[in-house]
Order: sequence, then C-alpha cells, then structure tokens
Amino acid sequence: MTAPQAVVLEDVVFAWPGADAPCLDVPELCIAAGESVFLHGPSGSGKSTLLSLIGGVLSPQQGRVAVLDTELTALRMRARDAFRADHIGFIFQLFNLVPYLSALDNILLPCRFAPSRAARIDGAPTDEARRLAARLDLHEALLARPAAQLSVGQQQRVAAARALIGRPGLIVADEPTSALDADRQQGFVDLLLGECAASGASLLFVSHDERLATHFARQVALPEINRAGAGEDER
Ligand SMILES: Nc1ncnc2c1ncn2[C@@H]1O[C@H](COP(=O)(O)OP(=O)(O)OP(=O)(O)O)[C@@H](O)[C@H]1O
Repeated sequence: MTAPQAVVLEDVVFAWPGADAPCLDVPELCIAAGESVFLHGPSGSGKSTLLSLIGGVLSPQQGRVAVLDTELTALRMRARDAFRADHIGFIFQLFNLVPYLSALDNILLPCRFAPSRAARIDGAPTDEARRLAARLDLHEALLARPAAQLSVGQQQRVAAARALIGRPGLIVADEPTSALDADRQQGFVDLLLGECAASGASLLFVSHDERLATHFARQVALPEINRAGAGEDER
C-alpha cells in the first residue's frame, strides 16, 4: 500500500502570462502526509510560483496538482480559494497580518473565514488561539496589542499561530525567517516543526538559506526538479 500523500504534482507546466518560456516544468513532486520538506533554490527559480500552484492561487496550463486528496486542477478559482482557507495554513515572508487587529484576532482570522477550521477545534477557538500563542512564546499581554505594535519576531509567531489554528493538513511557509537573525531563525523552525508534528500536518518550508535544511526530514532543490531551469542564482 502506498503512503498517503499531502501534495502530488504530476507533469506540471506553468508559464506566466506573456512569458516566452515556462517558469516551471515539474515532472513530479510528492510530499507525504506528515512529512516536513525544505524547498530551496536561487532567487527567481520559481519557489513562490510553486507555492501558489500548491495553494491553488494559480493553476497550471498543463498537469495535475492534488493536495490532501483534492484535485485542485479540477476546481474553479472560487472552490480553490475555499479549499485553501479550509486546509492550508500559509506563513508569508512579510507575514500579511492585519495591522490594526489585535494579535489574538489575527490568529483567529482563519476561523472567521473558513468554518471547517473552527469546527476542527475542540472547545472555544479563543482558547485554542491562546494555547497556540503560549506554545509559540507569545505572552498573554501581547495578545491584546495591535499587530502593528509587535516586533518582527512576535509578528512572525502570530503568523505561525494563525497558520496552525484549526489544524490544516498542510502548512506552507514562504521564507518566513528572512527578517530574523540566525539564532531566532533556528528557534522558529524548531517551534514550527514541533507544532506540525503535534497536529500531524505536512510542512513545506521554503528558504534560500540552506543552513536551515538540516532541521527537515527531506530537502528538495527546485532547480533539480524543474526542467524549465529558471533562476538567476544571484545569492
Ligand atoms: N506576477 C508575475 N508575473 C510575471 N512573472 C512573474 C510573476 N511573479 C514571478 N514572476 C517570474 O517568475 C519567476 C519565478 O519567480 P518566483 O517569485 O516564483 O521565484 P522565487 O524563487 O520565489 O524568487 P525569490 O527567492 O527571489 O523570492 C521569475 O522569473 C519572476 O520574474
């Protein structure tokens, strides 16, 4: 019997509108359920584009993208948006917090927009938000503060708690440590891995910083799986 897969890409070809060549041409990429994968590659190699395909923000011109047993490539945009809100926790490079909302309300946002995220929580979503915040070393006093008044490291942990609330099956993190110093980067990666392991989520973590790779069960170099060979290698 084959292991359950969180992500399956098969013969995926994606070109940006107006481009004369594909940005991505990926014969195969699989991430097993519960697996943590470190995806790296030089600037411009297509890491963020690949995450947008896995998140259903973009759809490829050819090939198949399946996430948590759902064929994203068979869905229309609105259904992909709903699927993403329900099942994928995203942590963005610049965190994308709502600056005037409190840290607590930022963490709770997915529960407001995706009913299944709230439904998967035993008990009150607010209690779960506080539990995640405490696990991520965000003290109670910080939770009432508007996100704009938090340090970069605190904002990053709020973004992680927001991605994790309601136990999405897949966490996708796009360079979430780039604003932190080396010690804090390592600490954050360990916290995130621990929380994903506790909830059974798969983690796809993207960075160009290969020093973080050793924390992960598997490493994937985007240029090696991409026949299109994009990338400027400027770093
Ligand atoms: N919205 C867009 N429209 C057209 N081309 C784009 C768009 N976004 C990205 N690209 C192009 O697609 C290629 C891959 O970009 P992408 O942002 O996926 O790379 P990346 O590996 O995430 O880079 P970085 O590490 O610098 O964030 C680049 O050549 C980029 O110029």
